[in-house]
Amino acid sequence: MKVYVYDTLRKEKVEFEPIEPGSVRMYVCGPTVYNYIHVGNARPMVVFDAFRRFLEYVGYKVTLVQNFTDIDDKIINEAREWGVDWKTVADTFIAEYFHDAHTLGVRAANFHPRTTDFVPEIVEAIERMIQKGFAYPTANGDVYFSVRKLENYGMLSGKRIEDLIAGARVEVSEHKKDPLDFVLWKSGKPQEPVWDSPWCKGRPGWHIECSVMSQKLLGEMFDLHGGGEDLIFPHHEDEIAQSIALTGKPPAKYWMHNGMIIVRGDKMSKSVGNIFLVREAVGRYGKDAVKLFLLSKHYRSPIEFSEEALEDNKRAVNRVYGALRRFNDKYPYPLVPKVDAEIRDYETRFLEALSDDFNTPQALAVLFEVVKELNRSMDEGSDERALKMYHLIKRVFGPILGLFDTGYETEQKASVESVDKLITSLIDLRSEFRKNKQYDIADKIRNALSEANIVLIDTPEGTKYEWR
Ligand SMILES: Nc1ncnc2c1ncn2[C@@H]1O[C@H](COP(=O)(O)OP(=O)(O)OP(=O)(O)O)[C@@H](O)[C@H]1O
Ligand SMILES: [Zn+2]
Repeated sequence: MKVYVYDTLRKEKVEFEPIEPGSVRMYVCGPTVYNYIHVGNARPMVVFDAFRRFLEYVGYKVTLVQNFTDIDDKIINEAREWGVDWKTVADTFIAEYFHDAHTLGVRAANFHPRTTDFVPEIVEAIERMIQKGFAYPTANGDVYFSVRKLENYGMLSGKRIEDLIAGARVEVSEHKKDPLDFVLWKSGKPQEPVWDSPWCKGRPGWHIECSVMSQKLLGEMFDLHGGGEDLIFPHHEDEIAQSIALTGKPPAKYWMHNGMIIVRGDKMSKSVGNIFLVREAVGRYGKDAVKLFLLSKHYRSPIEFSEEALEDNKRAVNRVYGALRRFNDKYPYPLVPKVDAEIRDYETRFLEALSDDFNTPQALAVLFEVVKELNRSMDEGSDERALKMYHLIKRVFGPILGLFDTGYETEQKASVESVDKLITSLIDLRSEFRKNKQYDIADKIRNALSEANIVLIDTPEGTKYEWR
């Protein structure tokens, strides 16, 4: 199956052909660990986890690296506020990251390198850049990358050097030669954590860590570099600059960037302070609703965050859970169906959507069609077809997107039948109250059901109910 992705570097949809046939090496920029992760941070986690699962499904051996930026001004400031050292802050939020990733059902990467584990390698890379004339130390021991030494700086973001100069403020306090230059090594201030280097005691700048860790773990050129589109400039642009300086080529063959989670016009961000934590979202709406919220729009589009949107996705998830539970109530250990043309056809449509620049909304439309068919088959008593539909949802589509693997069994302990009985007896009670003209109590029952997303419809044949 041919896979196409939109490559941010080439600015077009291209066929995805890994450097080494059959295997994919990918690197995704991870969080700076000074707080719990928010729903914005969850987007690249969920999207690239699903893309990795999809690549594995179509036959690739995938190696995924996702870093932790464990040293940074924000971590140092946080540590100072709490009166602890930087490592306590970093370790705390790395542990909390894994907690959240686990509750979301995002698989761990093959490697989760931390910046501070690679300081000697970073120092060595900076030394090489200085030797090659791409970087220079300043009097106070900082080291900068010389942007103008590169012919194609701006190739990823499409920014031109002239425009950058016009937009750049000359930062007088810094010792760099050119306002465009970015820092590779920062001298430490008193009380800051520092590492030895030939220039001064200090710490790495942000961009160099990803260049070094990706190269050490995946090689000089790997297949796919991912992250949020907020990282295109300057982070990924500078990663490309550093790689060209070190190896003569960009680090990755393809670049994929997810769009932003937006809150009232701003990017959801710790620094803006408009965040909604992953654990809060998962606690209130469940992991599948959060993932569906992130996957039901194309990964490159922005998504406006709202709790109503999570609520809507929770309802969609409940439709799937209801169908799966209904099937499991009848067949607790479902068998493997015979693969036939119908199964193959649904699977092809699903995979074709994902092969076309990972079009998850289109793939999910196929999934929801199959959910409808599962219910229809059960209504019609067609057990064999129901098994096929169940199989597609639970064992093919779900695992490819990282959805519906667990949770629906315990989500609602009662079976569909027992819930139906409960609702029907409440409806009967309400009718009795109405007969006795006790309308206030009757309305209380209606409202209570409505709060549970159950709508009552009074008809000449009696009262019916519907899940909203
Ligand atoms: N609102 C968002 N929508 C989508 N992706 C995001 C959003 N915010 C961050 N990301 C992505 O999350 C990953 C980790 O981000 P990082 O820790 O650098 O923090 P950040 O959330 O951007 O920082 P801050 O919240 O302080 O602005 C990156 O791939 C980044 O692109
Ligand atoms: Zn990075």
